[in-house]
Parts: sequence; structure tokens; C-alpha cells
Amino acid sequence: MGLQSVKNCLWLPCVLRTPKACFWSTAGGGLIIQSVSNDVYQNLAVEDWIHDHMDLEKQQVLFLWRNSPAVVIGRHQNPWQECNLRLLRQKNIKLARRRSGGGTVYHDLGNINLTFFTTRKKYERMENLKLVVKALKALRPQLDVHVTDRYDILLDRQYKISGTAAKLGRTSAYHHCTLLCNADKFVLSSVLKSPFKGLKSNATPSVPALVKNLFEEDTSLTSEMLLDAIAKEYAMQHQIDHHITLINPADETLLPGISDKTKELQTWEWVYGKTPKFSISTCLNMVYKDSVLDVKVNMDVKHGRIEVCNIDLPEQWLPPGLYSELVKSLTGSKFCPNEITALVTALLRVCPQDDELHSRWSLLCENMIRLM
Ligand SMILES: Nc1ncnc2c1ncn2[C@@H]1O[C@H](COP(=O)(O)OP(=O)(O)OP(=O)(O)O)[C@@H](O)[C@H]1O
Repeated sequence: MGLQSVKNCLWLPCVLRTPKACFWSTAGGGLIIQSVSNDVYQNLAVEDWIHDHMDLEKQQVLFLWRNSPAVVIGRHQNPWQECNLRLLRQKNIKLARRRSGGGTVYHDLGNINLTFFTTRKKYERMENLKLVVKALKALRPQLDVHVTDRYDILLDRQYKISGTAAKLGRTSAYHHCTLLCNADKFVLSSVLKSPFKGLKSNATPSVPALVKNLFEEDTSLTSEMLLDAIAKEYAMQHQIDHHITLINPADETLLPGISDKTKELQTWEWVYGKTPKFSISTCLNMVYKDSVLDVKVNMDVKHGRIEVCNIDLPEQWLPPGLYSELVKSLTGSKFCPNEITALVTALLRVCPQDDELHSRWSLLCENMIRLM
């Protein structure tokens, strides 16, 4: 079922009687929806869908969603610069690029996301954030929360509990913000640390901040209480019903074309390939036969692919033919461990059957892959 009313069953039958295609235009003035999915790509696709399809002149929308562990980078960011990609792979944490600008944030089920959709003319980030603060204060008047001029919400004057980003289309706009309730702060800080040194790019850098969870301040709070309070405040300000309607982002009858949008957000070309051009100038400290070899590596990476590659190996370390084969095949390939592994393994198969050479080759490849 694509639609369910969470709060008031009286409301449910009239929604269900309405053909799903008409659902979006039936509730006059405004709509509060919540995703039943915790998949970051599906939820970001819902944002795209509403932005592209809804007549926001007729009704504004508040979309509530939560994701299982994910790192979400801004539209113009560099994932290698912003997070620890190896750790994400090890911990099975998803990486997503959103369509809005801004910095990198960590999501898990202890983090709530709110998206405010309006026409471009009515887009007003500060009003939305004030609404969130008002809802929090209505719930717990003693909370010391305020909005900064960077559009963050701070708790106790110094701890960030909410980050903001926005997408402005020609006629429609949305503003989304996070709300840290009970997220894993240890994972948050460890995944948002890039091990990369020597990376140069014009990508938008994040602005790291001290963070705190709202539930650390008040252990009696729950996510449901917060969502409810925010929905109530939104409904009051927009003079609409405060019911939250659950939607399923996999429901093609409710959201025609949504699965294509979801798939696009999952592609390597979107997540990594949209990274602004960057260069790496680093040194691989390879331990070989009890001594450390410093191997300088310079690469230019465009659209996530290696454009220029230079590996400063000691003379005679690899046969010259093999070295040039390596550089040739690296050039143009994706800057990603799977592709590089496949490529060097293929080269290894054709290189001379020499144990010494094989172990040097493997060492170089392991170190190269560790970079990614
Ligand atoms: N879920 C989260 N909610 C609030 N803050 C977070 C969250 N995850 C990480 N942070 C903190 O926010 C920092 C990133 O903030 P930054 O201001 O760069 O991005 P933003 O808040 O998404 O958007 P913008 O750049 O538009 O303000 C992280 O380095 C971390 O300190």
C-alpha cells in the first residue's frame, strides 16, 4: 500500500478513495508526508519527484524521512575529500550525493530529515528553521536552541543539531535540514574524516562543527514526539490538517517514474562522476623487504576518472614496458578500487612469470587501491 494515514483513521478512507494519481492535488493548501523507507536513494528521489512534478503553488509539502546509515555529500563536493570511503565500504554505509549544495552530513535512524517544498517565490529557509525551533520549544521550553546566520540550529549555543541545504529550481524550491536526535556520534565523526593528504580541488568544502544529539539533553524525548511536534507547528502555520501521511517511495502508481530517479541517484556517474575536477599529489610509503620505499604519485581526476597519471617508481623496479602499460591502462579508468583491481589483475596475468616481479606489482597495486 502506498498511502497510509498515521494519525487519524477517519482521514484514511477519503485518501484511499481518491485515485492515487490525484492524491497530490486533493489535500488543499498543504500536505505532510513521511517516507516508510529508510533508503537514502529512494528518499532523495522522492524529493526530486515532488520538486519536478508537484504544483507547489496549489499546495506546499513537508516531507519527513530517516535513513539507515549514510553519508550525504553536497552537489558540488568531492567524496574522497569529505569522508573515509574505505571505512564506508567496511561498515556498509551508503554514500549519496544530493542535488542541493552545501556540506557533508551523516545520517542514521537517529537523525531526522525535514524537507520543506514551496514555490521558488515562497522559499524561506529562516522561517522553516524558526518553525522547527518553535516546535522544539513547544515540546521542551527549557531547550536552548537557536538558528544561526549560517542556517544551522545550535543547542546550548555551541553544538550543531541541524544542518541546512537547498535547491532552487525555476519555479519550485526545497529546503531540507537534518535534526540530530540520537545518531551515532562516534561513527559520524570517524566517517567524516578523510585520510587523503595532498588533494587539491575547487569542490565545496564542508564546515566541520561540534555536534550533539537532542536526546543527550533530554532523554525522555523520542523521534515520534519530535516529528509530531514539527507536523503540528507546520499544520498550524499553514492552516492545514496535521495528519502525517505515510508514502512508499517504491510506489510507481503514486510516484510515476520514481524508480528511474532512484536508480540515477545510485549510479557511480552521479555519486562519484559529478565530482569537480581534482588532483592528487601524494606519496605511497611502501614497505618492501624491510625497507620503506617512498613512491610519489600525481594524478588528475576528471568526472571521477583518471585523466593524467604519474607514478615515480625507482628505476628498474618494474620493467619499463610494464610501467607504461600500467600508466596507459590507468589513464581514463574510474578512480575506484574495483576498476583498478580488475585492471591491474588483468595486467598481472600478462606480465612475466617472475615471483619477485609479481610481489612488487602486488605491493604497488595494494597501495594504489588503498588511496581510493
Ligand atoms: N546529521 C547532521 N546534522 C547536523 N550536523 C551534522 C550532521 N552530520 C554531520 N554534521 C556536522 O555538520 C558538518 C558539515 O556542515 P556543513 O555546514 O558543511 O554542511 P551542511 O550543514 O549540510 O550544509 P551547509 O554547508 O549548506 O550549511 C559536519 O562536518 C559535522 O560536523
